[in-house]
Amino acid sequence: MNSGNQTTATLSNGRSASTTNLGFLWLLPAEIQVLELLLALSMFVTLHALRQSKRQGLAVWPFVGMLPSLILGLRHDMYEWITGVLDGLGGTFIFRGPWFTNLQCVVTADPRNLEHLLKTKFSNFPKGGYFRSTVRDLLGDGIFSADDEVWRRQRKIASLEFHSAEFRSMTVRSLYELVHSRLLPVLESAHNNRTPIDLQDLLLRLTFDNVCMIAFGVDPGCLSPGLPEIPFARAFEDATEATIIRFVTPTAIWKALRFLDLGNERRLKRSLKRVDEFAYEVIRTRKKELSLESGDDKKPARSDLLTVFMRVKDDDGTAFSDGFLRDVCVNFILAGRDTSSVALAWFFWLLNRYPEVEDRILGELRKILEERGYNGEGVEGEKDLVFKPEEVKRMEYLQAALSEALRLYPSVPVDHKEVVEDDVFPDGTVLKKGTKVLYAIYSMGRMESIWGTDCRDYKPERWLRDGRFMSESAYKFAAFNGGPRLCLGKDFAYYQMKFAAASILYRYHVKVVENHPVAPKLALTMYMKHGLKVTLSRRNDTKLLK
Ligand code: HEM
Repeated sequence: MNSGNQTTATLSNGRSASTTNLGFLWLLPAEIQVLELLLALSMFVTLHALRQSKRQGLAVWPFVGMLPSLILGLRHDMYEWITGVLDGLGGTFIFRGPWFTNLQCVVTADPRNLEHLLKTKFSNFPKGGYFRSTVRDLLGDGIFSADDEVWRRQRKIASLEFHSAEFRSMTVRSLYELVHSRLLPVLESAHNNRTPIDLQDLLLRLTFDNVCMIAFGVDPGCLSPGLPEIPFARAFEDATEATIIRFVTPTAIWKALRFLDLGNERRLKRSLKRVDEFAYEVIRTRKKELSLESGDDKKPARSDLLTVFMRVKDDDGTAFSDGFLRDVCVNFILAGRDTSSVALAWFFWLLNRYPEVEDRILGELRKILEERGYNGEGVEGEKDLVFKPEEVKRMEYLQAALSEALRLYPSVPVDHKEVVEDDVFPDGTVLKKGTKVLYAIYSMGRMESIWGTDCRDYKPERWLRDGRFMSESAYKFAAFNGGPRLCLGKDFAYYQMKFAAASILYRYHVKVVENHPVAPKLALTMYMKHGLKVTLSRRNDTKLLK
């Protein structure tokens, strides 16, 4: 039966199919005109989009802007996709999202722009209101989300603490405990049982326990025997993931879901409740402990951040509220929890691909240990060899190898700022008030214009001058951010990574399981999507002696 412009045919396989061939013959002249108009319009739109793509790097479609290209990029490796676009456009491009959304931003990988953004015009590029309102439920007024005076005050207090001798000895002590009493026994048991382990998971547990000791002065025990699931760690993980989902959800929608207590917002609310219960319990207990402390107490003074912030008083003698103390701790946990562990996971993966780098690290360890009387089988009188802080400091090649891993796989692959007043980047990009700026740290590590033609090679040597480690400009190597908001935990993170890496490499050769898929996960932190499955073989001591 014909219905208007359709004919029905029977296919040779007996099935019936609708066809539209010559269907336009049934159209009225007015309908043909509309069809012609639509055809012309779509040709115009396509040509316009293609012309724009020549000028702007990506096709710009009506209504949806560059979203189709973004979706295509998301289907493959998002970071490589951004790198390709930036490379083709000299280091900066403007992303135009769908109309009426907040997905418009400037993306840059140009070191001159980073210096302008992070240092020269620092006050014109805060984290901004959009970021703060999105993360507010999790981070409150903590250092990570705060700007201006609220940020400055926390930075000052925490900075004094991070550079104090007490803090250093606390971090050395806590890391020694975690590596020697927890991590190494787990590795030894995996070695004895010949079972593959997820090294990334173990390292994440290590740094979570470590940063909780620094922030709260409490050890949650994620790396305890049996690798238990710790409710606080689980709740923290869930709350972070649910907060990140807000960034890819239109603001009105997540706010509506929050109001209705549905979906992702329900999950966020529940996990936050558990995070808060834990935090407020620690705060209550610590307050009690401190109030019972007498001045002549022989116990060493606590130097965790919670205690330090509890002791601070305003000019009028007012202490910080419990809510603010909770924000301080949660922010430090977020800042220091996964960054070093994912960097270490990429580092161990790179060592598998570049065994000559592992050999050079072992050579460096051997040299350092020989000064302690290392004889090829160990150091006399030291059954469980522990690297001393001054030895860790002298591991210059290891520091270069870790920096090189961070250059190629920065723990924070993309970071962002917001423009307060109209401005212009040194490369000429015009920035309107309220624009969001993303700086693509991952892409910067892969720019020939910054690192030369061998930018994609893993070459720790590029960090050495006469055998000594030389750091790079923070605007070229932005893995730790730069300017006044330079990562506060940078020195500690290097110590932590060097101590853990040296302690493992001295004892084991870490081999990535064959065909284990390795790819970055799309998240605020550069996790390995499938973890890092490895097997361990005990180090043949002669290898260290080579
Ligand atoms: C390899 C390890 C690490 C890397 C690559 C790293 C990287 C970064 C980056 C990129 C930022 C800037 C984030 C932003 O403002 O959006 C940052 C900030 C920060 N980091 Fe780290 N981080 C590491 C380890 C740590 C550790 C272990 C701690 C603490 C124990 C820490 C504490 C902080 C703090 C407090 C800030 C905020 C500074 C401010 O806004 O003034 N980081 N870090």
